[in-house]
Amino acid sequence: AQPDDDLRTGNSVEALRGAVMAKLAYAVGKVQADASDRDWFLATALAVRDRVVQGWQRSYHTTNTGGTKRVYYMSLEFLIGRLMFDALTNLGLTDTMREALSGLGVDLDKLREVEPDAALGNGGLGRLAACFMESMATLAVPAYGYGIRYENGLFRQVVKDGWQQEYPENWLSFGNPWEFARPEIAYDIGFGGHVETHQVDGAPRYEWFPSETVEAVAYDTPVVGWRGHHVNTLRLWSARAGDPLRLDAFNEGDHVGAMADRVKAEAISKVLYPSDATPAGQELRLRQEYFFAAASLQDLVRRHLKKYPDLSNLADQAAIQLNDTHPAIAVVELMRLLVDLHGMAWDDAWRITQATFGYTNHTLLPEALETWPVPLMERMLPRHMQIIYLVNALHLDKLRAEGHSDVDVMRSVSIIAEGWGQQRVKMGTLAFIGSHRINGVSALHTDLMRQTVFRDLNAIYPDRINNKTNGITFRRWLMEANPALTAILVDVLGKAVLDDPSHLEKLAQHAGDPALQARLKAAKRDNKATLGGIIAARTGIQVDPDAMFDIQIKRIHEYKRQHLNLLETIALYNAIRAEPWRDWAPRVKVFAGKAAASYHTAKLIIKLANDVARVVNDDPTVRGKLKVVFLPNYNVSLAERIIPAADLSEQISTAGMEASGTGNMKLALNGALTIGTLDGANVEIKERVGDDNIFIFGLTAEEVAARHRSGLSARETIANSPRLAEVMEAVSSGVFSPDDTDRYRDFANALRDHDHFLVTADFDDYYAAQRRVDALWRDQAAWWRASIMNTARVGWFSSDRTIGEYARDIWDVPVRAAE
Ligand SMILES: CCc1ccc([C@H](C)CC(=O)N[C@@H]2O[C@H](CO)[C@@H](O)[C@H](O)[C@H]2O)cc1
Repeated sequence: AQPDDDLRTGNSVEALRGAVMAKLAYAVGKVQADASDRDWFLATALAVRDRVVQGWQRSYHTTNTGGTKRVYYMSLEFLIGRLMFDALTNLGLTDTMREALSGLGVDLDKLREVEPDAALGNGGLGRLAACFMESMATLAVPAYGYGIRYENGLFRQVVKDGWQQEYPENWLSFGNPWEFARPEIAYDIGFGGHVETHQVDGAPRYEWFPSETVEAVAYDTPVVGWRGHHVNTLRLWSARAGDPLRLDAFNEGDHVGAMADRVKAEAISKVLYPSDATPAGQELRLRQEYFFAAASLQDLVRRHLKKYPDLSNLADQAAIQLNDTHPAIAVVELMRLLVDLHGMAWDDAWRITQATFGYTNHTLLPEALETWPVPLMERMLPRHMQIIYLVNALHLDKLRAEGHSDVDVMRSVSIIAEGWGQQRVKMGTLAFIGSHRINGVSALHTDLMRQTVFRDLNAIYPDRINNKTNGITFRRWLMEANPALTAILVDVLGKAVLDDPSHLEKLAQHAGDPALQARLKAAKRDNKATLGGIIAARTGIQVDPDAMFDIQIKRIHEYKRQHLNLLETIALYNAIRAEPWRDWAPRVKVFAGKAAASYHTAKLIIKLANDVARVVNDDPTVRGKLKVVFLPNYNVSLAERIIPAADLSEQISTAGMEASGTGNMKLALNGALTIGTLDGANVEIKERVGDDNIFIFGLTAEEVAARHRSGLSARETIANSPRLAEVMEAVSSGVFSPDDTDRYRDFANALRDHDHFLVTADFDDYYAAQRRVDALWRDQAAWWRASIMNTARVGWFSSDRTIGEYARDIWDVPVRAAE
């Protein structure tokens, strides 16, 4: 045991204070008098890191000594956010560090704001990967996360005159105290070139001669689990040119040429693609996908061969999870390594590959399913294209041999798609065929996967698709984001609730307790006042913390229907103006979210939100009754501020289009009531919180599918709804855009003529549901009973539960039981 006053590992106030001082002097190189908040942040982070490293090395030894199977989570996105409070909370050092620093005149909560967000993701998929990493560490699942160390994360959003503008997010500009560079862990990644075939004792052997090589260099970030039991590794790859400076070109004076390779190579890890539903389809994106897949596989094969003589038992020692299709080329790369480099027989290699991979699908949106042109794949990865052709041929042959002949079925289950004038590789089909388990991320989504995108494959392989409903880590999204609520829960339910969220259930019996309701209401009001301060600072808009905070925070996308929320807001605005004397439930509508840089309609929706906000917030007749706010630059840290302050959670996607949602879980856990459609995990949230504690409206997924089959003109719907008609007319005639009255004309007409996301179809039901919300809000005792029932009933949506299911059903690895 380490003495508690040890500078490196001691956890006493004195030890931590000494450690920070030592880091400030010797690691940051600053004297106290000159130290800036950034210096104190760095010193504090480095002191905390020492305590993390201790657990990391302990975990490394336990993992390495046992023959334990490892999980490899491959994701092109990890939306981590900040790590200081995550490390402090998981090590149980937050209060001690706060005291240690206050003794030095430093405010820990002020330092919190200095840390940049590691925004290495777009939205749900990336954040889920981060929650999963923390839960795998908490459950002591020996795991590596593999991804790309983008120099620029998701762009910084600036809203100028109501329009989104994108600015680079260079999160590394002041260094990153949480990562360890691993220059010794570097792999050559090939691109292009040609394949030569040799006959070796009668069997063809294939050798790939890439025309370009890029180096992948590792950077490791420790991932601490709850109570510091176990620490895993997130290994992110950075691209480096094999030869950074072509001296020959340089000496000939072609200075730019001399650096061309370097620029081309480093472009791979320069920036995250900012699209979260439409493939960029660009060559650089495929280079990113192959770069990290190949580096990760070389790394895990090297680790395996350090322990075992060959790769025949790889599937017993490694479970690789594909976070959507973005890493799916890894299936082909493993085949290449096993067959071409390690001389394994094809069938053995294929059996091991399937047994090793699992694939998670996160979207059914046709435009989001990745397909790559065969000519591009052939040029960039010639050997892989050969392997894909052979995998597909053997796959189809096997099916024909089993009696499958229907041409439509064979076409849908083929990895290669014809049409669009060129052949394309369907990455979803490749991932499905190359994996032993395929999962969706909510019960409804998984059912729809079986009925739509993977219908024919599911019919042929009925036991492969399984459901794993998403989850969230309660450390970040409750304990760190909402310490006030957490303290009340511990007080009412005991500390055990921190180790095992199923204890939350016991809260239900206190749902009607006025004293508890009052404590929770006061805590929520404080959180709302804090958010009010942030809103005022960033937008100049003053909001009333006693009003209902109605929150829609997520990426801007037509299927998430922020525009439906805005149309309802306008209808409410009209209604209040028509009858200002009625006792309207005061509301603050908060919107936040980024639009993909090239997604015009989504950017127009952001403008509409700001245009509506300007008109509503300047209108004295609705003052104190309705405010609209668009908060810029939504990210993980802002979410941690907004979610504890929410009363109403908007989950209003077109049914069948939101695979799961995870914001819905975070908001319900923090006591917000959900208004939503029967989509994604909303369905399971309803099942657990109970019909009285949630507001459901709208078409079901089946009804949406029926509407899509029967045509999408909305003119009749609008004609039958005077309220909607008035709103549509106001928007398209420029009531909210006097500076450009035509700004929304096309947008409104598109809704009238082709309402693909059924905004008009769900409008009246949504409006009615919002009035039901008003009615409950007026009865605060009933509101808070429902709020308490939400917190009480969503323990199941912990990502510890989700990871437990992956470990049991897909990865076949043990997990550490909750205390
Ligand atoms: C190739 C472009 C691209 C990039 C990202 C994606 C992601 C799959 C989009 C995404 O983030 N999906 C979200 O994943 C969450 C975690 O499972 C779900 O909760 C959300 O419902 C789903 O939209 C699709 C296409």
